[in-house]
Amino acid sequence: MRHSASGASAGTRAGTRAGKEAGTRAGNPSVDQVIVTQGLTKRFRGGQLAVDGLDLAVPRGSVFGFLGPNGSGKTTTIRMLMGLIEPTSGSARLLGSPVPRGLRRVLPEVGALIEGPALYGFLSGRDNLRRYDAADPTADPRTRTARIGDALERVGLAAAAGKKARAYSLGMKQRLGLAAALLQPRQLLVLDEPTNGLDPQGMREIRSLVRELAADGTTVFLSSHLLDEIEQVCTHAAVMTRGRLVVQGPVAELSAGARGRLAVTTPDRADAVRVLKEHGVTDLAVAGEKVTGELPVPPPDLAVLNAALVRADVRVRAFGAERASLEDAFVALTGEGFDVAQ
Ligand SMILES: Nc1ncnc2c1ncn2[C@@H]1O[C@H](COP(=O)(O)OP(=O)(O)OP(=O)(O)O)[C@@H](O)[C@H]1O
Repeated sequence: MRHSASGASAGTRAGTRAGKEAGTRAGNPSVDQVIVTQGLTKRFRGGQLAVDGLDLAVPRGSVFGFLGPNGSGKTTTIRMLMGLIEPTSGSARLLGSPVPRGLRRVLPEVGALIEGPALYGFLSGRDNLRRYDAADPTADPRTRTARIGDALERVGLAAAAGKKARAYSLGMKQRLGLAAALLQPRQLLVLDEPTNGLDPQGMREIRSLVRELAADGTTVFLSSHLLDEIEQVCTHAAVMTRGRLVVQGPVAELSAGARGRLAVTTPDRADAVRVLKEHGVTDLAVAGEKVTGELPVPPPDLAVLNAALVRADVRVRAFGAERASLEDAFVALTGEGFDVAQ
């Protein structure tokens, strides 16, 4: 099911009182964590435990990647955060307000794109945005045209704004959904798999848009099953597997937690393996002229290791530690490969 909840539509139900409060900033800017969950759990009626005791903390100002293979519970978590489904147990706060009770107050500050935008194909991109904005009781109709123009500009759809949405590519639809989430200034953007189904160019465009929004001070929470996407754009990440949180923190720290592999290129493979073994390198593998292995903890001084190879008459063509990726961290933490099946 395709379902969207920009601040406009998700906030619609919440509307009346928030409408009266238009002009006041609902979210509390003093909170350091824009999303906090404690023991958040969802068991579906069929018995499926989709989210299991989730403790999440999303710092203000971060680009936070919510990472996990398909089916790991990301969408279910996001739907609970936006008040679209009820948790079975546990609690959550969005911009300092309890979910779902306090959502009415803070949803105008939250832009969301969940499972692709709900668009009318027979309306133009611009008219779809008009419809979204008109449904938002906190939106000022006097500034509507200007705000819609800005949002279209921002996502690169100004030139295509008059085209019917059904003629849009998937990437354009996704960008129009983002424009809908950007019709008002937001403290927080929640994007569920924003690059799903996009070609590499479309993915790059969304990533650079996310970076721009973050540079303007918006906290961005985005889910993805693509590790390298998270590494490229996120400052922080949380990793989910089978409904459970495996780890969360700054991306640089998560990757650093996994050890990189040492790689030596040499025609003298046997001698290289012997010397590396003597220096505590384990899990040695030889492929062509490349010898790789796991560095011990704490890692030795690489200059000393290189000198030892040279002393043993190993002719070194290339030498270096390969940087650990978030994928290495994931595999090290879960003992599983990362399933990237669509
Ligand atoms: N309405 C529902 N009723 C029963 N089970 C559900 C429902 N929605 C999701 N699930 C199950 O809960 C688990 C988590 O699904 P969820 O959609 O949250 O994962 P996800 O990480 O977002 O994956 P995807 O990227 O594929 O959407 C899956 O096993 C899914 O089949």
